[in-house]
Amino acid sequence: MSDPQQKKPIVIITIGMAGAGKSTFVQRINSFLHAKDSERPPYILNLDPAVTQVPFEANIDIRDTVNYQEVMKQYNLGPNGGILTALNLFTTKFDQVLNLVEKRADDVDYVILDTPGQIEIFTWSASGAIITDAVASSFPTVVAYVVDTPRTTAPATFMSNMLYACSILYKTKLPFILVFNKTDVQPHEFALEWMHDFEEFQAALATHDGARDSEGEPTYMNSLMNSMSLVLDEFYKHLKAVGVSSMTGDGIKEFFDAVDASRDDYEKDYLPELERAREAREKSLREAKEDSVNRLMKDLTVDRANNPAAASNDRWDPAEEEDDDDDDLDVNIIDRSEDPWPGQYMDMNRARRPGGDENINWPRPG
Ligand SMILES: Nc1nc2c(ncn2[C@@H]2O[C@H](COP(=O)(O)OP(=O)(O)OP(=O)(O)O)[C@@H](O)[C@H]2O)c(=O)[nH]1
Repeated sequence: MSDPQQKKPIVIITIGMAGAGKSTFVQRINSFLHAKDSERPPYILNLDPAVTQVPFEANIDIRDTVNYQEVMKQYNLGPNGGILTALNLFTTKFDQVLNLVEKRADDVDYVILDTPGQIEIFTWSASGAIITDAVASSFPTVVAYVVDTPRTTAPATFMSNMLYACSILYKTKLPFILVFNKTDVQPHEFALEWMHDFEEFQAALATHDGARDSEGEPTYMNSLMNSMSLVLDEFYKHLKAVGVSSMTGDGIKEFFDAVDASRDDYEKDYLPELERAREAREKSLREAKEDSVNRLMKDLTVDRANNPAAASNDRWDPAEEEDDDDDDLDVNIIDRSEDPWPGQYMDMNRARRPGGDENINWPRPG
């Protein structure tokens, strides 16, 4: 095991369907870690711009940087578009977030990310992928997929939820922990049985409503789910599953055992893969850049040959550069753990486009 990596905190990205209990879970693991070692509390990032109340004190809160309601108003967006755009804006500053986390790396063992309630906004957006990649290439990272156990007892719902989890696993390619939450209401043993023995799942499926049509034949859906259960059997081998109650704290220790075991998985399986992917990405970016520079130079040569007079106006003027307003948003991410102050929002006026609509000052696509 490599020592420098071992010392790094492990990042837990909490993902789950709306209402699965992500925020309650984050609060529970937060209080567990505080109780375990009050000298080394976790470092918490809230990435949900629309949440009105969080039951924990986040060290970095997206709401301090981006006012989601203003984003909706200024861009004329609905709630989901607003959350997505707010996350996009925040992602442009994610290097600052990483710097802050790096600075605290010696003092914390766990970094926890709470993600937006609308799961797809994080799992299927470019910003979600950028944040996940950025975090995972800097720190050992694990995905905690929170499942609402009482709402997953029907075989069809269970399968849908597992397929979703599967898609996230294959998208992030990170160590993955299925967290069956709310075990105080519904124990999760049925889920473990279905995962370990697909015949058990198929038996449950066969006795479920709608398993057979009016002629007593298995329905199309039933046959499909039967086949899918075989596919998922392979997927289950790649993940850990724990049952927890974020209400009572049951199972939280087992969750951390799974997190600690995931550190080894990350180093053995995921880190080399991530590095390979990063190298490939950098190579293709380099090639694309070289290609566009070459094409630009070719265009310029043709342009100047056609219009030599215009070329003399096309010179860099350092004076102009000084007068130019900096387009870059000068926004600082706030680390509340160091110096709490009352929130700061992105000053979008700095990004006003020349000649743009005076009432709409924010950067817009195109
Ligand atoms: N009984 C029980 N209820 C829970 C548990 N965890 C969460 N809840 C409840 O489930 C509901 C949703 O919890 P949240 O933590 O807000 O869920 P969330 O996934 O963050 O929801 P979004 O904000 O929509 O993302 C709340 O009413 C919680 O009190 C649990 O372990 N047991």
